[in-house]
Amino acid sequence: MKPNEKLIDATADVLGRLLRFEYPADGVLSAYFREQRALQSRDRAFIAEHAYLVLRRLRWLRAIAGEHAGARKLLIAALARIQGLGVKQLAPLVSRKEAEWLETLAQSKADELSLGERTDLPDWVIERLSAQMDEAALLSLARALNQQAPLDLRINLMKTDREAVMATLANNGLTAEPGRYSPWALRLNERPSLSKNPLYEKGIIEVQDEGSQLLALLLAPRRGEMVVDFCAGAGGKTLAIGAMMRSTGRLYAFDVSEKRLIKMRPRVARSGLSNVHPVLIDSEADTKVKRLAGKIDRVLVDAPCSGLGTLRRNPDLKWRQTPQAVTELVAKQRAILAGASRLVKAGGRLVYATCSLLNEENRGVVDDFLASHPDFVRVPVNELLAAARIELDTGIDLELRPDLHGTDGFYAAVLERRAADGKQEQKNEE
Ligand SMILES: C[S@@+](CC[C@H](N)C(=O)[O-])C[C@H]1O[C@@H](n2cnc3c(N)ncnc32)[C@H](O)[C@@H]1O
Repeated sequence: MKPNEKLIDATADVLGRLLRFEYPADGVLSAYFREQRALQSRDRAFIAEHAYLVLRRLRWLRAIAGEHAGARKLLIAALARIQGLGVKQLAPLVSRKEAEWLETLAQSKADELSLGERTDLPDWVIERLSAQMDEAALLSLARALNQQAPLDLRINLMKTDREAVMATLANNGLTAEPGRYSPWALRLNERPSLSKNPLYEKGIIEVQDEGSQLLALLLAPRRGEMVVDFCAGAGGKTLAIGAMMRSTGRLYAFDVSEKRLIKMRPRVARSGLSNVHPVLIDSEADTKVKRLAGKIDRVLVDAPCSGLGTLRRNPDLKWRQTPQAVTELVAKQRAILAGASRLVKAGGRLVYATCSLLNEENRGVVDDFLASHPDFVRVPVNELLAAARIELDTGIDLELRPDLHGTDGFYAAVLERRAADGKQEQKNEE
């Protein structure tokens, strides 16, 4: 879609609000669109796409446009230098002064830019990622994090199968490919709004990144079991777990946020699941948690985290997160994992997961937990995936990256509580 003056003004306006970084970008955009009801859906798509483009490439844009360039200048620079709009195309949309300024934009050369400017990441993130990977891997990861995420669906196998959904989508003019790893995943080749689509309204499809689906697969819940989704939020993973249990057994969905648990309700209703029991807890030490100690077959801890693996969807996070916040998150993650582990019965499974890329939130938390909980052992994720015939090997833990796997960045470790006789449970995956 070609920009016009009105769209540039509107995008610059909302970008000005986003660049204050006071609230999450998706909330700011939704509030803006609620205010501006006259905007057509194509206009909204343009505004969202271009505001996010500037958020993704902010550090590089500031390097070429000047540290103090405001929202409008950053947007015009993005249109010219990232989208490749020529001076002729932009001239009717910008003032003469702005057109002259565009001509003077620094012709930056890659080797003159810092790693932070090339990757569009803050220094503190680069410092941490550089300790985990070489520069080529970091550049490849950063490039992928700066792309728009694809639209992945999870098919509710309680209601239908993947081929039937592909056929229905095709009848609606939408093409999709089966996911690379998850047996329930479809990746759409377009990004339509699905909220009014009958497949969505009937709970046949849910929007869920393929990486997120794999976390439910690693938990591998079975029919009739007692399962806890400890940080269930609005139920993204709960729904996948409940379907794997074929709506049998008991699936407790714990969270400290009532707002998120309330959002889960219509999703559960659409899905047709009758085994989900949302439970509001005040913390991981809540008495409702204590009452279930040692009784649960499988526990998923999808811990609150920095979210740096989801920068494709939430590019503002990289500018809003801080090293101090990560330190606080790590303390919380440790406490939640230790609290949740008490639920697991002998021989039961505990999966710790995040959508962070930082070792300190991932294997750091798990290694510390194992060091102080000798009754738990790590189960190699690559062996579990091979047994489930999923062609994916990231080693002993799951470590997904957008550049390598096409998913958001996810981490998961699978732990098992030693059986009462001290042996590890016989692995008998479905
Ligand atoms: C990564 S999100 C979960 C996303 C969710 N599992 C999904 O798939 O949509 C982390 C969740 O942990 C919750 N949380 C934070 N502290 C918690 C605690 N102490 N006990 C349980 N949940 C907690 C947050 O409210 C948030 O919903």
